[in-house]
Amino acid sequence: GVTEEDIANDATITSQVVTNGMGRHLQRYSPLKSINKDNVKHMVPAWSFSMGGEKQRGNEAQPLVYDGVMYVTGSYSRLFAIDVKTGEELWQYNARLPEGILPCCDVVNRGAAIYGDTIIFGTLDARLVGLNRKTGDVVWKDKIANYKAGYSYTAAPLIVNGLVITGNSGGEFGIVGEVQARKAETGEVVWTRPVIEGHMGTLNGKESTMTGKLNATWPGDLWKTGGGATWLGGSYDADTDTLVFGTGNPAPWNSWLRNAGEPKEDGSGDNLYAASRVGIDPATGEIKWHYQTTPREGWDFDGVNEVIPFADKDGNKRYATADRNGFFYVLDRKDGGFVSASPFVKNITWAKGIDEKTGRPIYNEDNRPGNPADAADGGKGKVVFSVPSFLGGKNWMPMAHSPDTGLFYVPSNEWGMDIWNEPVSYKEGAAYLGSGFTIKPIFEDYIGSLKAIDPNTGKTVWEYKNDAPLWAGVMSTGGDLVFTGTPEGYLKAFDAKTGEELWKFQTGSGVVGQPITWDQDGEQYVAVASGWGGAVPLWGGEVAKKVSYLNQGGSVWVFKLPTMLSSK
Ligand SMILES: O=C(O)c1cc(C(=O)O)c2c(n1)C(=O)C(=O)c1cc(C(=O)O)[nH]c1-2
Ligand SMILES: [Ca+2]
Repeated sequence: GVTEEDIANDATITSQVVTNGMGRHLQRYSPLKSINKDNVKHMVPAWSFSMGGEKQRGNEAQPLVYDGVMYVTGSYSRLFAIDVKTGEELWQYNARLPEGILPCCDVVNRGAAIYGDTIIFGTLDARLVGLNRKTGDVVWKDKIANYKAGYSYTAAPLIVNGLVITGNSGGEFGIVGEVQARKAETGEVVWTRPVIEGHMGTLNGKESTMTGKLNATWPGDLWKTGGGATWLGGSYDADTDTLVFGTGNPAPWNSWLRNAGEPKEDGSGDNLYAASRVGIDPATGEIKWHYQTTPREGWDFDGVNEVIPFADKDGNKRYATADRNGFFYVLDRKDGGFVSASPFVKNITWAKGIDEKTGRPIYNEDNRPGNPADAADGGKGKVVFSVPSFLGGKNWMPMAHSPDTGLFYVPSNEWGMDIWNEPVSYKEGAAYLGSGFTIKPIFEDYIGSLKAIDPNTGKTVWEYKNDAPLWAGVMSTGGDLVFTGTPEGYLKAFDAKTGEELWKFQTGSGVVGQPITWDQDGEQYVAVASGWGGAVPLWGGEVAKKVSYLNQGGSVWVFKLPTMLSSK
């Protein structure tokens, strides 16, 4: 079975992929180079696997590969075990989902985690299931939270010291963001850590310290339904023994209801720890540090984006994270302290920049959607046009880091939105936004933009523009390659140094999955899930219309070099 060693060294053991992120630092870098910039043009499919038609929408999964088996999740909370040599199905697990689940943004699942002989994944009804990896039989099941109150689950779990660590989804329903740790073998809860000020966690069944000071940054009772879903899962920095989770939008979206509309000297409208990154002690669940990317959040800029440990050009231990709000941040791994930030998308309207001393945004106050209370009829507040759109300069799709080039490869989108606020009150299990919006392109020729960013300068070294919004994960390799997918159906390979497109393959549906690579019997393989969906077709407005011609469908594609070229 999969050991702690396997998990800790996943980034360097090239014969398997046993963690989300190809290593818990989520660098998504493989040192493999048999497939490289000179020969990638010859890469061909080895096999393809269909996930079926009826029960298939967006497929954002990252496959795992272990002991001759590929494990990949499909939409509607299914898990497939596939013979990695032949592409034949070994077993499949189909979670029977109840009526009335409330996922905000398509029926997606981003992948599983393996520990020992147990493979664990989360289902849309906010549950976790552990299966025997060889048979698919259920070993344990547990509930993360109540789906009827708007909780759901879409991320890949993380394994640290035998614990399975998970977040939650439901920020659009006024849930409370939380991180939970369970014994991976049994599912027994060890600790829980809510991430909104005022809430208590638990440690070994007992109440544990309150998260922050009650009511310090929230008015009245709003902290009780404050959002901040930890919906993308987290990374693990082994050097500092820290779990790093991002937290989503504060709820409701309407910032005036959270005391966040106007600047407050005492920070009382910051709404901690929503739209933040938090560093957590994996043994106890205590929050060690936080950095809030968007205090006084008012545009749905969830702060969930992956936080990647890396070393800068002087060897300093840093984190990098590209936020939905359009800024690329470098933080200190000691304490999450602010180091630098620079915009990675063009024409950002809501902030002029990030203050170099405080790390706080320098807001353009007049680009905040207006207070409905000021509207003549008490209805809709002032409409503003904001960039990025609420779907973000970057959404969930993970970037990659290459220690060879030192660059980060960021799947970004250049778009804006009309956004306004409306009155709203909390009702359990109902959408809790108090905002309306229409997403619009800002450039004629593209929305998607894959950018190579130098974390030492914040500068974009190269850019690849794509018509439709990019929604797939990125991977980099020792073969000087960067891989990502497009909604138009292609898996593409680029030169990591120049951005030149070197190879593409049409998978038959939009690619919003996360590529992986591994070495099998001396040959390098590349795999990606295909299947158009996610938030864009649901919430993209004009942009959704623009891409409505795209075909749905779910499959996994596996590629390699033709045998003649790949034999060593
Ligand atoms: O606040 C939340 O709990 C939450 C959850 C999710 C999710 O679980 O997929 C998304 C979002 N928010 C969100 O704001 C968003 O734009 C989004 C896009 C997607 C996707 O998979 O395409 N999920 C989510
Ligand atoms: Ca959200």
